[in-house]
Amino acid sequence: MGSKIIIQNAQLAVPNDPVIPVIMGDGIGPDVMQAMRLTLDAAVAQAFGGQKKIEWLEVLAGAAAFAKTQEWLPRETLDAIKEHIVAIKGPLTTPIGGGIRSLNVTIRQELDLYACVRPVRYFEGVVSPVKRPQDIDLIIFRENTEDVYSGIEWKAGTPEADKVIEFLQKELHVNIRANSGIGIKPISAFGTKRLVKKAIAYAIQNHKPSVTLMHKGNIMKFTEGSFKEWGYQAAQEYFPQETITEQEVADNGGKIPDGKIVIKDRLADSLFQQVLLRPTEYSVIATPNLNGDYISDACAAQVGGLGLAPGANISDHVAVFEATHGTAPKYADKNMANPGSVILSGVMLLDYLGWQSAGQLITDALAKTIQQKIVTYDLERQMSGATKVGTREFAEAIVKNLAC
Ligand SMILES: NC(=O)C1=CN([C@@H]2O[C@H](COP(=O)(O)OP(=O)(O)OC[C@H]3O[C@@H](n4cnc5c(N)ncnc54)[C@H](OP(=O)(O)O)[C@@H]3O)[C@@H](O)[C@H]2O)C=CC1
Ligand SMILES: O=C(O)CCC(=O)C(=O)O
Ligand SMILES: [Mg+2]
Repeated sequence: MGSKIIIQNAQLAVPNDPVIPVIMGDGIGPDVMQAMRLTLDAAVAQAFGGQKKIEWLEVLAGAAAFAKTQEWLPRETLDAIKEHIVAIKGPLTTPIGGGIRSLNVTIRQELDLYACVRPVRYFEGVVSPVKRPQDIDLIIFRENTEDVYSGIEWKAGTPEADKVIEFLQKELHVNIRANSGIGIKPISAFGTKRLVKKAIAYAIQNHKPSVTLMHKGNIMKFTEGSFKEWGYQAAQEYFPQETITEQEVADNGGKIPDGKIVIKDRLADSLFQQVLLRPTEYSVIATPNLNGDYISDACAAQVGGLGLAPGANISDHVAVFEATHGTAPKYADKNMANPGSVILSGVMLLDYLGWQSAGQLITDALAKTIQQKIVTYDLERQMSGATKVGTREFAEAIVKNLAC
């Protein structure tokens, strides 16, 4: 049963019993998604005294879909997500070097989920490879539909690759070695500006001090370099009153006018070391697709690993929540993986519905469970004196702590 979320006056109108499509996923997906559902159901029931309830609608993708329908990503799954507006998914396997294209990327592209939003925060008690993990409070806005990630590529030696090489040689006098694989890196003004607009809007709404444009524009001048230019233009066009550039701050004797958000940019390689050495200088990061993929796993490591790394893929309304990590195949069906990432993705989903009180209950209970040193294998192996529990038992411990 359940009722549909609808859009009214450009806002989500959320019933008390929204239907939320859920893809259980491959590998560790089913284990962590069951744990997520258990936790969200308990928190929603507690926060709203039984007045609200999520009605989960299982939809198929990946191996489960193929086994049943001979399709990896059935059209009905995409239609169900579009129709119900908010969904959550487990990770899906992508073969390397051939085979099907990434289903995860296909979902983002098909639904135009243009912003991949990945917050990185520290939970006290988690052992981290850095000295002051508590200084890290970042949120990555990764462009989610373009870049080399868009999957426009041809294998070396195919007629298509040879044709592109020949075209480039003949028409543009560019030499590429024979027998090269070819990939295309499209980055547009449209894609960049809507992403940066969302990142700055988030910074304004959440009182964040800065938005950093992360790019490799010294080398890839007309893709990542243009990302930087268009990013600054987006700030100027959409938020001229609310933002100031780092250069303007310098010209202003280093003073930041009250409430203004500083827009700055950093080369991608440099930013990887800056977030390690001076994390307090960074807050919201906006970046093209591939940089965003890399920096989100690297930042997750700084706060203890991929077990506590949530995320969301968001368009103007439709949103699909998912963890940053993948299917971790060696832990599939072992009740071992940390469900923390997808549970925190569920917290993002609850916030998106406007059910923040339920989300806050979960965040507090998760923090408490870690402080009690009840953790899954990934955190336990780094902590001393911790109790190692399975995926399901970790979720049960969180649920127990909801009540306290
Ligand atoms: N959005 C998606 O659906 C994504 C899908 N993928 C896909 O997933 C598959 C596997 O990719 P892979 O490179 O192994 O990356 P994964 O993120 O799946 O796993 C890499 C390692 O990270 C650690 N890890 C990941 N998730 C958890 C968790 N929940 N709890 C504890 N530790 C965790 C494990 O480390 P350790 O071994 O040290 O314990 C694991 O071996 C590939 O097919 C890839 O394409 C990848 C990323 C995103
Ligand atoms: O689609 C995949 O298999 C990998 C995607 C990924 O690593 C990511 O989106 O972070
Ligand atoms: Mg990734």
